[in-house]
Amino acid sequence: MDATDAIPAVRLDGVSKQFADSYAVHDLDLDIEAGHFFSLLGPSGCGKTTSLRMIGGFTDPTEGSVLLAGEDVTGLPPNKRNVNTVFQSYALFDHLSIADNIAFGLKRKGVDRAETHKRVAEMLDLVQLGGLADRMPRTLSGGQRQRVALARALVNRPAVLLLDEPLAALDLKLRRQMQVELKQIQREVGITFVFVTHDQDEALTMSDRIAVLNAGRVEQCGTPEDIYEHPASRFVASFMGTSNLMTGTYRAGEVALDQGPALPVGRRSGITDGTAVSVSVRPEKIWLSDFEQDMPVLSGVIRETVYSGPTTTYLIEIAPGVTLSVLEQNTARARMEDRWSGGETVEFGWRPEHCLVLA
Ligand SMILES: Nc1ncnc2c1ncn2[C@@H]1O[C@H](COP(=O)(O)OP(=O)(O)OP(=O)(O)O)[C@@H](O)[C@H]1O
Repeated sequence: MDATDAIPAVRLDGVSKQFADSYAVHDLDLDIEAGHFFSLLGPSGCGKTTSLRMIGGFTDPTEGSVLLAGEDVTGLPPNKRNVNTVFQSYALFDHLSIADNIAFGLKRKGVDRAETHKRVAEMLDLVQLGGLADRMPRTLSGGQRQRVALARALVNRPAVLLLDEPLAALDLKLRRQMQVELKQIQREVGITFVFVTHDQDEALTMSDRIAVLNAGRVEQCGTPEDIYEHPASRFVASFMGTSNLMTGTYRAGEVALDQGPALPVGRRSGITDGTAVSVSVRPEKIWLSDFEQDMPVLSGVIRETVYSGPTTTYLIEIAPGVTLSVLEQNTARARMEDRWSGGETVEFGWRPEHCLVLA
């Protein structure tokens, strides 16, 4: 069997969930490959949690089927599915030690003492809590509690682990650290992770594939690079970070903005002259100096300079009321006095192929 006809770990086949008169999830088709770190990404209310709950069996779909490893599990309760869930709230047992929290599921299944002991020790190692087996949950930090919750979910060796915004309660620094660790753990155990988040950076950093949801539907499904570099819709382009999204008319390798100059975008096959388009160029793809030969160069006026440590963001007005956000690494103008300030006229350019043009 080649990869294209391997049985997906999770398949949602025409799945919908209707609450009263509205759909939380609408006609969702999704295949999640075994062993992948897969993220469901989208703004609040787009249906991420509902989708996850339908995979876990906590919510039944109103239409469609849920398949795990090719088997239709629609209607089966959570404990009859080879799936485990980690919630944001950790939900540890406060009266049990860390080791007993992790062992809980194994004991219920009747796994013998020696095997339980061995598997709990393995899990403690995996999540780097080896020395804390006998501690009580209330004595742990947020990050450590989250690791216990993860160990407790993984010790049963589920085929699929569902994670609902598990890092949301952590502060930014710990969150970044846990993102890297969680991805390492996923690789090590090789279990399929389905991860819910509204944080674009988090999804880009951790995932093998991402499904971007909007109002209960999949807008785009692909690798982080696909989603960021080649967004399939205005929604995805603007949801995935700052995108300088503008509208205009395409003609012969340029987009004449509705309000503003003509922007060089390169020849586009498949878009005919006179088509109304959305055009976007990411802030980090815009150059402010060292232009390449033949790079078309425009000019504008700096309206704002925002310093944020490693980078500086400039807001450049290119026509009355039309501004572009431009991101520069602070290697380019290392000294503060070399940076542009408000009111200065600057030149900028980009490689036309870095422009996204959506008909
Ligand atoms: N039990 C319910 N009864 C009625 N409506 C619900 C119920 N659960 C979810 N919804 C609605 O379904 C939609 C999708 O909710 P869901 O929780 O799946 O979104 P989400 O993307 O996970 O959002 P968030 O990031 O805010 O958790 C929302 O409009 C929500 O109000």
